[in-house]
Amino acid sequence: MTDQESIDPEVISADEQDEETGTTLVLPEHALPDKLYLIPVSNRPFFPAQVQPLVFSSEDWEETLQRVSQSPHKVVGLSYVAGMPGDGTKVDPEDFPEVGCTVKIHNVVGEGEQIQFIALGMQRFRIKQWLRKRPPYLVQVEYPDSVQDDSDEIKAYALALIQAIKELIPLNPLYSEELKNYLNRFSPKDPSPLADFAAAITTAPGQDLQDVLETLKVQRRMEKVLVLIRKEQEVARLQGEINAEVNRKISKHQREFFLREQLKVIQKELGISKDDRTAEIEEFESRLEALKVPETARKKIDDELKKLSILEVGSPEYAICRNYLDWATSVPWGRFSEDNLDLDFARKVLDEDHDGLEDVKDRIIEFLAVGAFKKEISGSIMLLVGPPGVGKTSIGRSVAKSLGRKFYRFSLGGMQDEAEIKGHRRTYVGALPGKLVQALKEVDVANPVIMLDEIDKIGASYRGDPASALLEVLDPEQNSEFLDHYLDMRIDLSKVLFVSTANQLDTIPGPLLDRMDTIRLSGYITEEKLAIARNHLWPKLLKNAGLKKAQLKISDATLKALIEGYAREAGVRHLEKLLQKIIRKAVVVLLKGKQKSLSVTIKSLEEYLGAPYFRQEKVIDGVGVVTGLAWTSMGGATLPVEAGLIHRQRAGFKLTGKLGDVMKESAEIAYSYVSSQTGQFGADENFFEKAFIHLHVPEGATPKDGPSAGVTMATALISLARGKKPRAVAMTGELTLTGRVLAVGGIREKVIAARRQGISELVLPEENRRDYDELPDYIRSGMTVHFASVYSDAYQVMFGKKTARKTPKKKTGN
Ligand SMILES: Nc1ncnc2c1ncn2[C@@H]1O[C@H](COP(=O)(O)OP(=O)(O)OP(=O)(O)O)[C@@H](O)[C@H]1O
Repeated sequence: MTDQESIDPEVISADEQDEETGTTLVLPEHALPDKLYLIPVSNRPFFPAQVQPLVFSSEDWEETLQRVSQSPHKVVGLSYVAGMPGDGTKVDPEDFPEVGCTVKIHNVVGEGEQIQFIALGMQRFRIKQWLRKRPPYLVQVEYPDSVQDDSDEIKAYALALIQAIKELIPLNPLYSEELKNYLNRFSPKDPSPLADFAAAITTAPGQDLQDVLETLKVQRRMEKVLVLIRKEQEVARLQGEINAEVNRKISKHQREFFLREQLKVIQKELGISKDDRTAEIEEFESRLEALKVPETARKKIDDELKKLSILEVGSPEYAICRNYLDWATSVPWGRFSEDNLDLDFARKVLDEDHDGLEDVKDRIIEFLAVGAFKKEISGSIMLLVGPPGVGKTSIGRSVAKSLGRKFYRFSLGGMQDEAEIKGHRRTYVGALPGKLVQALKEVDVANPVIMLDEIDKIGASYRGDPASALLEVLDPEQNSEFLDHYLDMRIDLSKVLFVSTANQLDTIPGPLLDRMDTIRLSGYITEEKLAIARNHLWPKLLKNAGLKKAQLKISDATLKALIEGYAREAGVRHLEKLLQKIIRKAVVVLLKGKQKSLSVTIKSLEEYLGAPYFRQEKVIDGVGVVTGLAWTSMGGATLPVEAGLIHRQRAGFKLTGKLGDVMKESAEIAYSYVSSQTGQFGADENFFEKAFIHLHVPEGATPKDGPSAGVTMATALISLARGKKPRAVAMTGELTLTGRVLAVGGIREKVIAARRQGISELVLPEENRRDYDELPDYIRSGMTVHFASVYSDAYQVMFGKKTARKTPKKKTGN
């Protein structure tokens, strides 16, 4: 049977005609049509007594709705098709339920791809026959009546339903007050629309609702709806409980929030101090106003400020966030002190603060001159190397003073953790930024002088290698982007002037050493120490003790005796301590009040300091004893070497004195060389064939390694073989097996050490002649120096009559 065949020609009129099927829909006024256009809906069925706006796709349903809205009755059938595929245009008629709901459509509005209207539920229909099985779907329908007894039972059901709906209203705002009024439309006497309305307001599943729609017996329908309403009440109750719980939690926070806000307002009104958080945020913001923070860092700070404003004040996160902000806003972003690049002033400062050290001062002035020329001190890094107490730190301070820069010093000695330089990541408990950020915070300018002390004692461990972190700090290419792990920000260190100090160069990692300009401070001779003590240490210490110059006097001769007897080390720190000790003891005497002033004399030195550590002695002499010269991180030192004959039964050689490997080797070389050449040096040719020799290097305090004692040891052995005392000359030089004398390091320190010991004649390698010639006059003056290129040159000096080259004695000014 085709659609065409199914049409009843009786009901067709000319003005209401379905174009395709030719069916005309004629209706008496207010009556429902017996032929209906159908639209399938997928969410839930529509009920009579329901009023609701509906939206459909224009493309699919515009034609159907147009036809309906042009008809006089404006009625369309809505059928609930569960699990409808797509937009409903391809639903199989078999899938349409028998029963649906007619709705009258009002206010049809087409907007873009959608068409909407208000649907007013009218009555159930039942499909009798399909007239067209594709959109616009057309069916012939009938309108089944609800079956209803006029019993009290039905009334009771109706009242129960009204009651249930009323109970639902306060449980869920969805069922608003309006519904209550709406309920008044229904009377218990006409319970069918009431049951439909009740079903329509539930959120029951579509199938359950369709079941209600299809139930024509009103009492049965009401039973089913009551069950649905009860379920709805249960859901609403549960929902209410959840809401209450959520509200309880929120309101606690809100309560605190409001109270805090109120407190703020009250405090502001009364001019009382602000709460911590506000005060802190304001403090950070005011710091930021005075800084030029780079954009990326600023963004990070702003994010943290936002976080701080919402975190709970007592929480650990708050403390972490506040600490972070404290550090981040304490970095002196873009704040610089102005450099004073006046070289005359710099020289004046250096001269005022330090005696001697002329070459060091010259180097520093050269360094500053480059900066003055460029109008910017940056790029190179100074490394001051020298024994303890020679004034490395105080030179660094003077550089800062002369430039008008802030000074910060920290020691790298023993540092093993990279985090000390670069900071700990913020995830660590108690994390802190690295030393460099700490330094910048302390000095509050981005261009201080930072002194990296004891760079030669930097360590390494499983916690990372601080030396490699330092490389990043000291590399001018990288240090404008230095990354501190704690702040997680890039910081510009390129304007910082780094000055490092070390006692020795050997232990400084090569790449680090490469980046620095080395300036040597080699230790002081007695005259220099005397000047330093007289002009700097003594006045400073007197002042610290609150004494006047006239109250405690010390003569130059006493100072000299003090230096020679008690303070022979390269630097002046020990000397300073001794002077301090003298002043302390003198203060006790002065306080007793018997004397108004005191003079420290050579004689009273022992009272103040005990017996001298050193007696004035020349070179230790004797057969087989020779004075060598050593150079260590503590400065230069004299190093006696002794050779002794144990017995003459067989040849043998024994070494003692805690010697390093290199020194042991040079002893062996000296032994081999001398024993093979004995005849040449005026000794019995066969002396070493039956001689058990013991070579010893005393002076336990001096670390002994390096090749420079070769010539000294050879001389000791020859002296022993010849049974002749060598001359009182100190010597240094590496010896080869063939008797060549090679250059050694630390000439300056060694010469100074010899002078301190009162030795004025030396043998040095010819290859070191230039080093000696470059020494300042005051170190060379009065010294007699012989240069040896082969051992026999040295031999001539020690045992023969070699003519000496004597540096004319000059007045040193001290
Ligand atoms: N040439 C000098 N003129 C004046 N005072 C000096 C001179 N050299 C050192 N001093 C004084 O000696 C003391 C020790 O010096 P400083 O601390 O600078 O030594 P240092 O070389 O840094 O030692 P360390 O390697 O142990 O750190 C300071 O009081 C310093 O002022």
